[in-house]
Amino acid sequence: QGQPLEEQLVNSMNKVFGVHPGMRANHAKGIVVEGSFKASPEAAGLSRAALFSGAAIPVTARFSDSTGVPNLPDGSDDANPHGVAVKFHLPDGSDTDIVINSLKFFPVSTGEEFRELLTALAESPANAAKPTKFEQFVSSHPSVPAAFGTVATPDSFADEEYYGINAFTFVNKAGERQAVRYQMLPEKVVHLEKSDAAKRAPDFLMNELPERLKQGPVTFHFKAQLAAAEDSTKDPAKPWPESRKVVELGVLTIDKAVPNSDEVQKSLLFLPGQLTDGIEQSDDPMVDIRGGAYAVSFSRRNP
Ligand code: HEM
Repeated sequence: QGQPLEEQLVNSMNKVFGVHPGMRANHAKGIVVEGSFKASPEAAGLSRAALFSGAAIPVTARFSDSTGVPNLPDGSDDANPHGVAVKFHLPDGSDTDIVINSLKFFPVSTGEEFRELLTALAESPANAAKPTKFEQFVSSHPSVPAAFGTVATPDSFADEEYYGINAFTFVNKAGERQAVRYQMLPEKVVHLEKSDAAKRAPDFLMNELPERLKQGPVTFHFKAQLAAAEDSTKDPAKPWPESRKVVELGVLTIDKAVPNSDEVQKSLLFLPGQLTDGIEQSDDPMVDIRGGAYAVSFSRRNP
C-alpha cells in the first residue's frame, strides 16, 4: 500500500494471473495484424481529427484474450472479454490509439473498485471458504455479473463486436463538442455455445485469423454512440440507452497478419489516452488510470 493506484492495479493483476516475464499484466495472449482505416463523411462533421479526414490511415492492431495468463486456451470462459487495440498512424507521423473489448459495459465504475475486484479475486483461491471474497464482491456489485453476462466466445476475432466503454469527447471544426462511446462491429457476430468453445483447440483464435486473412481482408465498422445531455460520461459501468444515435465513423480493413507477432507485440504499447486534436478525454478518470497502469505493465515487460 502507499503505492499509486496504477501500481496497485498491476500488482493485483500479477497476483491473480501470476508474473510472466515479457508479457502484459492483462490481455497477455494476442496477435498483431495490419490494415487501414477510411473515415465516412459523417465522421468529419463530428470531429476535426486528422483520423477522420477521409484519407486512408494505416493501422497496427492487436487482438487479445483477457487475463495475464499467456497460455490460456482461447475458448476458456476466462478469455472473455476478448480485446482489440488499434493504433492509427496519422499523416503527421503521430499515432492515436483506441483500446476496447467485447464487454458492453465495465463490471465496476472506477479504478478503485477495479482494484477491490482484483484483490477479492486474489484472495479467493480454489480452496477458499465459501462464500469467497470474490463471491461476496459479486453479490454486492450487481454490475459485475451483468457485465460478464454480455460476453461470449466468438468463433473468430473477426466475428466479434468490441465496445469502447469509456466515453471520449469529439470536437469538430466549429468547436462543437459531443461525448461518444466507440463501437467496432464486424460484418457478422458469431458466438459459440460454452460447451463448443471449451472443446476448441487451445490457440484456435490466434491461428484462425492469419488463415482467414490468406483468403482476403476482414472488415469492421467503426461507430460512435452519441451521448444525450443526461447520459453519464464518467461511469463506464452504465451503458447509455440503446436508442441513442449511432453514427458510422468509417471502415477498418485488416489485410495482413504480422509474421513475427510474438516479437512485435512486446514493443507495442497501446494507450487509451493517446489522443489527437479533435478527440479529447471526457470527465471519466478511468482513462488516465488505465494509461498509468498500461505504462507500468509496459515498463515491467520491457525491463
Ligand atoms: C481501471 C481499469 C483498467 C485497468 C487497470 C486495465 C489494465 C490493463 C493493463 C495493465 C493492460 C496491459 C497493458 C500493457 O502491458 O500494454 C491492459 C491491456 C488491455 N486492456 Fe485494460 N485495463 C482497464 C480497463 C480496460 C477497459 C475499460 C478496456 C476496454 C474498453 C480494456 C481493454 C484492454 C485491452 C484490449 C488490452 C490489451 C492492449 C494491447 O493489446 O496491448 N481495459 N489493461
